[in-house]
Amino acid sequence: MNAVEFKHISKAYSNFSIQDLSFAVPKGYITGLIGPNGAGKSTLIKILLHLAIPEQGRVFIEGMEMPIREKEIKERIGFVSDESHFYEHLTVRQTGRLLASFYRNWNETQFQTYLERFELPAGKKISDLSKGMKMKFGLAAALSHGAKLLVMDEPTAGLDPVFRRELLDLLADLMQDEQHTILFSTHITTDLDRVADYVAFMNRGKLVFSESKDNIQERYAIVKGGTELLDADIRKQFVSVRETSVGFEGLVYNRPQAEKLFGGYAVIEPANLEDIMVYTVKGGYGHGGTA
Ligand SMILES: Nc1ncnc2c1ncn2[C@@H]1O[C@H](COP(=O)(O)OP(=O)(O)OP(=O)(O)O)[C@@H](O)[C@H]1O
Repeated sequence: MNAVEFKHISKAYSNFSIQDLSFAVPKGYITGLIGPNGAGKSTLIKILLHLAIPEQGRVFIEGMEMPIREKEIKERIGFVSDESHFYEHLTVRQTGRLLASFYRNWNETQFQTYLERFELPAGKKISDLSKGMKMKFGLAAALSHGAKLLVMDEPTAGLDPVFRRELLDLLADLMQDEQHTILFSTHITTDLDRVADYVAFMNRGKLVFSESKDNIQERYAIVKGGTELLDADIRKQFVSVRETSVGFEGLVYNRPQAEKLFGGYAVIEPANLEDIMVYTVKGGYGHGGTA
């Protein structure tokens, strides 16, 4: 079953558009949504939350269509970002009370435990929290109203490395019960190398791929060799390639084929998500491995 399904979504701004985008977020896993600045990640998340309205397409959350069953859906979603979507003039404690009246499944004990764990001062106003603290507060709130789907927009961007690591561990812990689903947008791809099960990659409003991290790692590779190997046919194998005076380094999207082609003449290494993102963006979207 899928936690989220985007079906044929189109949305246009004056200088940007998403056209006929479809993809699913599988239930019980962490899916990372990656892409460079301006790729459309936040727009897609806003569409999911019905904060932006697509011109076309439908969004389903656990089989329920948004916004037809918005109230029910919002009980199950926790949205976490470093931009506060709470009332700035209220304190942490007051916001907790407000949320308790709003959500049917609010768990006050759990909320207090998270405030303590994240060192969030109950008497502090939301406006006086740092970006990282706002993110932690959003997470505490989401986890205290029993959200099964956590939607996180750049959650690690404003965090120090210690809490960033702690957050990733916490997310990995949450996944143990197989009840939670996390959709996590970021351009810090190393975080996803650690925790993601699936990765969806957006570039210029298009979906480059959406698949399991294991598949991605099997499919892509970095190839390094001498420039004499690079003829026009060979170049077609690459998503993009960088040449220096001594050789080349490029990303291929069909590792088994590259292994056959280059044999022992080139070095073939695993590609991480950052390599995949950087080479794809540099090469322009649209290589043979696209979705
Ligand atoms: N409300 C809006 N009106 C007009 N253009 C918008 C609006 N929201 C987003 N855009 C444009 O849509 C494009 C995609 O923006 P979006 O914030 O979705 O990208 P992103 O992948 O989340 O990028 P980043 O990593 O920088 O946050 C950008 O060119 C942005 O300027």
